[in-house]
Amino acid sequence: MPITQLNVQAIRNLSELSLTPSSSINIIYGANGSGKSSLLEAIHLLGLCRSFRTNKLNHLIQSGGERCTVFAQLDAMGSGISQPLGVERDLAGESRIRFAGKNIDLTTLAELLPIQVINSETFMILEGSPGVRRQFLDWGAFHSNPEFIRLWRGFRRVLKQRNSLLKYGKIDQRLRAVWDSEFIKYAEQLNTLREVYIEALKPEFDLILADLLEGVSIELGFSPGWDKKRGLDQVLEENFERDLRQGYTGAGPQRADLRLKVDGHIASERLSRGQKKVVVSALKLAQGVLFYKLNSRSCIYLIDDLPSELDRQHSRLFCNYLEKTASQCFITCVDKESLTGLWSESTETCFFNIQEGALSTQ
Ligand SMILES: Nc1ncnc2c1ncn2[C@@H]1O[C@H](COP(=O)(O)OP(=O)(O)OP(=O)(O)O)[C@@H](O)[C@H]1O
Repeated sequence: MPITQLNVQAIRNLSELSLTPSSSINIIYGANGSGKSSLLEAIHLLGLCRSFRTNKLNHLIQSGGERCTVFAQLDAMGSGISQPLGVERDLAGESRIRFAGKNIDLTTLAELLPIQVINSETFMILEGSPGVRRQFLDWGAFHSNPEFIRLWRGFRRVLKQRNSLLKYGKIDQRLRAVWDSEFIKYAEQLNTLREVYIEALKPEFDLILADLLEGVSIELGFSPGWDKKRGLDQVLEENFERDLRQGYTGAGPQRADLRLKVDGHIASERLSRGQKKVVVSALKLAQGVLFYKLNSRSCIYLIDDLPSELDRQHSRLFCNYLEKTASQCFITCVDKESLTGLWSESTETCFFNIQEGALSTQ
């Protein structure tokens, strides 16, 4: 699924940049502050129309500018035919996404260009709130079953409606029965897709982790967001008075979470920083491998500063797995040498040097 040509305009310190990447490994190297992460931000904007670092997208627009644009030629289905994809964002908050001459929405964009990010924020899968882990889980469920987005949207709509009735206390028996039955219908179907995805992900994760982290075994568990021993109808019934007091629904898929444990202990409290990096990287790699198996196409990896916190041996293993995902990868580092000699000879590897926001030609 490679980007065959990339043009970036007015993103952070990148005024105008154009590159022809390799379909596999692209290493972006340069000094601190040269613009390496900005290039990854540009590709992230292209695939998701948002930043991976900030909720305020205007920070991406170059100071003094009105808009930023990323334009690519994309061989979306790996057919050998590239089509144009462009994303533009202006200071007023307006976005425009066009693919093959037509405006497209965010869901179509996400399907076209599945992006995986590994950066310092990825630690949040272990250390952050359940919302971060749900996002990780739902990336996989979204890309593994076309029904997921319909169920997710349906569920969000019903949850919003139920919560607003709870908040204003306007919920008579008949109305409550209607919304609860809709809530349960969507919740159970959504939960099934998440469970199916996690079950498929586990063996991939176990395999990668066994290689990357010898002697440490991680148990990956899934909690649906309510006590499955009782039916969701019973849980909603028993929680109703509390939900009414709080003004929102306390149990359901909106509370789902992943549990990562080492010898029965919460992984984030047990592992060293380096081990955590390996574990979150293994989770992200497992998603890429599974994506490839399920869809017969690969995703794009954006990896910000790979060598930090990984020793040479772990970096080598990590790179071997990246090769197995058959993905197009954009990887940043400060020293070119730190990512040289880690790839198999058959892998096409391109190096790009960024200096002060421009590609160096030397
Ligand atoms: N909106 C903006 N307009 C112009 N320049 C910006 C904007 N936002 C950030 N910058 C600058 O862009 C430069 C490049 O930042 P970037 O994060 O891409 O660097 P980097 O090469 O990844 O550095 P490091 O190795 O330190 O992570 C920085 O000097 C930053 O201050």
